[in-house]
Amino acid sequence: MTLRLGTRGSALAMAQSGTVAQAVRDRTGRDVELVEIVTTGDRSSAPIQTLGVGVFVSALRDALVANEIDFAVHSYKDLPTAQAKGLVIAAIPQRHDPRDALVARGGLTLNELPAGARIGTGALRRIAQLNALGRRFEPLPLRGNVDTRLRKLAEGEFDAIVLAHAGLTRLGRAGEATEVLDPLLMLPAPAQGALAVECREDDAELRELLAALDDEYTRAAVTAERALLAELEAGCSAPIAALAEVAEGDDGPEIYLRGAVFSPDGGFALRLSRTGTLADAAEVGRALARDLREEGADNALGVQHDPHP
Ligand SMILES: NCc1[nH]cc(CCC(=O)O)c1CC(=O)O
Repeated sequence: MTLRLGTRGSALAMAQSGTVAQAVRDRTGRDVELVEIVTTGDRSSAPIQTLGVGVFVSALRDALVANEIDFAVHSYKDLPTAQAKGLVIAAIPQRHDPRDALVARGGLTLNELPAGARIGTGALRRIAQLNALGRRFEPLPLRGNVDTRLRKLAEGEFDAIVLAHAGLTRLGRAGEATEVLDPLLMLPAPAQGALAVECREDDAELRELLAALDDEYTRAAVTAERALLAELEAGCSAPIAALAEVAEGDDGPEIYLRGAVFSPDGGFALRLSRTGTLADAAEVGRALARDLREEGADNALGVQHDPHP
């Protein structure tokens, strides 16, 4: 039977789903058809922070639960930290580049942009890190599909924009990046650049097919990054960044996790790291979140402390 792959209709989502569909065809010989699903996030152009969590995801999950599609591909970083009931992330394919990219008019790099440069980005995490550079850049709100963002840059609304390098690459527009940003300057969002392939928990046959697409190192890295996010996320949409990398250590592969929290104005920036084994990925993430909290992350995250506990 033909497998139904639910996808958003944006060019980025179609590219991501197309790649996964082809990988499933190649590995299993099964037919895969794309079924377009419109999400709340696609319908609205309001700032993401005002729309709530899961705006790009809920409609796809509803279609999975209702058996209208068999599996779905999400940008992992768009997923709420809570796993949906009755569904499972059956595969996390290999992630190629988690970093952010700068696209600037005139081919400029971050270092070459003048003070006051207007930099388009809607993400608090990126705004805070731009501010933390102390270069008096002017971050301005920017939303929309990757193509829309690039068009607004070309039209002169901004001097530069910041967006995920993976998104540019998947649209065949990586050549337009004028700099791929070093994570020391711009630590990416947890799970940025990774895909989540989701299906029904009780669909054992499909789970087994999809498991062939899973990449062990990417899964460990994403697990650590997302565990950090979940542990810190005390009901806030605060600027949290995390990046885990896997390197060969003396006793096998090791995970190196960096995490950071910022106040929106960039005045408070806290960056810490931890290492551990792949099997401990989730605990590495939680432990780093606790470290961040001990060093004052709550100051940035706006957590209310009860003065009379
Ligand atoms: N929030 C929107 C979104 N979700 C996933 C990506 C890019 C691809 C990815 O990170 O996997 C983007 C655009 C961006 O951040 O520039």
